[in-house]
Amino acid sequence: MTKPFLSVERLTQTFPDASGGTATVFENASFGIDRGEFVCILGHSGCGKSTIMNILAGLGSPTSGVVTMDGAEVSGPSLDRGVVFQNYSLLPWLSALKNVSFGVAARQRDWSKAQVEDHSRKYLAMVGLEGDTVLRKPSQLSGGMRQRVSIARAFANQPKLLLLDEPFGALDALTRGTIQEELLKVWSQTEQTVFMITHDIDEAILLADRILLMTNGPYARVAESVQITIPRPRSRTEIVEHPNYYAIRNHLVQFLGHRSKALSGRPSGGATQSPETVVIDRTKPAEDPEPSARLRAVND
Ligand SMILES: Nc1ncnc2c1ncn2[C@@H]1O[C@H](COP(=O)(O)OP(=O)(O)OP(=O)(O)O)[C@@H](O)[C@H]1O
Repeated sequence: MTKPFLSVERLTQTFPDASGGTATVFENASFGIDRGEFVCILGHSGCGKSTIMNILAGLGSPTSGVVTMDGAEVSGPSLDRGVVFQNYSLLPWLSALKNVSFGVAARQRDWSKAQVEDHSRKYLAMVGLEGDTVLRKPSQLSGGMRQRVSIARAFANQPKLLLLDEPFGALDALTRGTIQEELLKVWSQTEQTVFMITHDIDEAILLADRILLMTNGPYARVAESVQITIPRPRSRTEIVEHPNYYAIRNHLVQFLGHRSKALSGRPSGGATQSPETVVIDRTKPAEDPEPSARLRAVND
């Protein structure tokens, strides 16, 4: 079987605990992400989402297990993997434009200055930042604008994998909604592979092709991979009208409310922990009886 673009194989993370023993955050976690997919991960606080993201970014090493991207093992930070954090992490002494072009110039060494600037301005414009606004420094921008710059910077670098760690966590609901749609617009124009942590169920349904659901720790598992069977392009106002929307939403709420706890706390016993695929589709007629059963009925 061919490996997916990003392959997480038997990832285990333990940390020393307060009583001198070890705490197992997750054990033998395995999942894959295809090229161009947008995957969100949902789970309660402390289950290990950021730990997984740090490992994917190459900022942390697992206790055991392997991550490969495009066939090569991930073993340290790289420009091939871009990260957007909740707190923007812009360079305060540079303008919005320079914050973007800095990384572009580092990645595209044979481009002229004008090419780098045009490319950077194009990505800033995709998130609604144009004209003189891009010449302002982060301190002269609102929180929403700063996060727009972070998103433009991440996409402009065209990494092979984009990691988003609760990028909208610090924003008010209205700004958050607008930037979610901008993010979708940029993503649809770039076919970027995205892995995103969020605590917001509606945000995950709006953005993702698939949602990975984690059980609570210790011994957390990526228990389910829920396909978002709602066609794109999606918008916040129209998506709620789709017949699958509340069916998927209820499934996620039930998982986070009950099963995330019921399934937690069990050592893997050495088994690979792969998520079960869940497909919820209310647009299809109720399942046909098995063809042989139908034939039998006709022949009787
Ligand atoms: N360096 C560390 N040393 C010891 N324990 C750690 C370390 N980093 C994380 N942990 C523990 O590992 C577990 C998972 O942490 P992690 O930050 O990955 O969770 P999370 O799902 O991202 O939580 P949140 O949603 O609150 O950000 C937690 O119990 C945390 O206390």
